[in-house]
Formats: sequence, structure tokens, C-alpha cells
Amino acid sequence: MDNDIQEVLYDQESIQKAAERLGKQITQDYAGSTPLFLSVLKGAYLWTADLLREVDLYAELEFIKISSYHGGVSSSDEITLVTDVRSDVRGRDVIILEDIVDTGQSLLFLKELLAKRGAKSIKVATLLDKIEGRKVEVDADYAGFNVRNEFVVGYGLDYEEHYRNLPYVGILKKEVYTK
Ligand SMILES: O=P(O)(O)OC[C@H]1O[C@H](OP(=O)(O)OP(=O)(O)O)[C@H](O)[C@@H]1O
Ligand code: HPA
Ligand SMILES: [Mg+2]
Repeated sequence: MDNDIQEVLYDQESIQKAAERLGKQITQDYAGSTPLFLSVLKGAYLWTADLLREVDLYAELEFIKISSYHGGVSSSDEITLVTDVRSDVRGRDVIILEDIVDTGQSLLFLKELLAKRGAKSIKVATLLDKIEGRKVEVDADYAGFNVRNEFVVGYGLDYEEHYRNLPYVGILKKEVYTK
């Protein structure tokens, strides 16, 4: 797999430091609350494990699965809710956990869904924020890194379901998806 990577951007150590920094910040910001962390599958699985271990609060964790990329390197405009949350979000302080905010369409979809269901507050903590990728107006409240406008994989992020298990985030060589 390493041969398919053009450049390593964030290794495990720097991701761990980002988790510690954001974990501390969230612990301070949510003192006295019992937030509901909503991890967005599949991409956020590693980031969720790292970040939550740095949060010192009575917190709850739920998973939701949406899909927009359907295998390629660009977002389809159609987002599907694949697996819904099990618990009620009404009146809860919800923190969405994402691996990446790119066009912003997935995040906007989720924020609108949670607002409709009566969440008390909705924020997002993402490992990567690709600000130049935005097609819709939505911001990340907590971001590990502002990532370059390249297609990246690893540490949860996939290309056609592969590379999620790379222990770092790197830029995928263009020849891998243009052949
Ligand atoms: O800001 P956007 O352009 O909407 O892209 C971000 C979303 O796309 C990816 O999910 P994907 O649909 O690939 O599902 P996956 O996590 O299962 O890979 C990623 O994990 C985010 O959820
Ligand atoms: O750069 C990316 N890589 C992998 N998955 C993604 N989903 C949105 N952007 C990306
Ligand atoms: Mg994907």
C-alpha cells in the first residue's frame, strides 16, 4: 500500500497530538454536560477511538453511517443514510465526529437531520478540514488539521474501500485512480 502514496501528511504521532489538543478543548468546553458523540462511519472509526480517550467527561457514543462517495474520488451529490442512530438526540449536546470535511455536503446533511430531530446543540470535531473543497457553507468547530486540496487516504479514509488501515494520512498517487 505504501507504494500508492505520493506523500505522507500526518503520521500517528502527530494525529495523537491533535487528539490530545482537541480532547482537552472539548473537555473544557463541555464541562458539566454529558455530550453525545456521534461518530460517522466508516471513516471516523480510528479518529473516534483516539479522540474519545482524550476526553475526560461522562460522554456517550453512537454511530451513524452515511455514504456520499460511493467508491470514487469525488462526492456524489446524493447522500444516503445507511445506518441510523439508536438513541434519541432530542435535547442533547451532540458532537459529530468526522474523519474529513471536504465539500461539506455530508456534514450539512447530518446537521440538518440532527436539528430536525431536536438536538440542543450540534458541533463537529473532524480530523481533517479540507477548506478549499467546500461546495456548501458549513464549518468545522474542532479540526485536527487543515488539509491540502488533494485526495487523501489512510487512518480511516478510503479509496474504493481500501487504505483505511494505513497508520497515517497521505496523498494518494493520481495514477492509482486515473488508470
Ligand atoms: O464533505 P464531503 O465531501 O461530504 O466528504 C466527507 C465525507 O465523505 C467521506 O465519507 P464516505 O461517503 O466516503 O463514506 P465512508 O466514511 O464510509 O468512506 C468522509 O468520511 C466524510 O464522511
Ligand atoms: O480526500 C478524501 N479522501 C477520502 N475520502 C474523502 N471523502 C471526502 N474527501 C475525501
Ligand atoms: Mg469513503
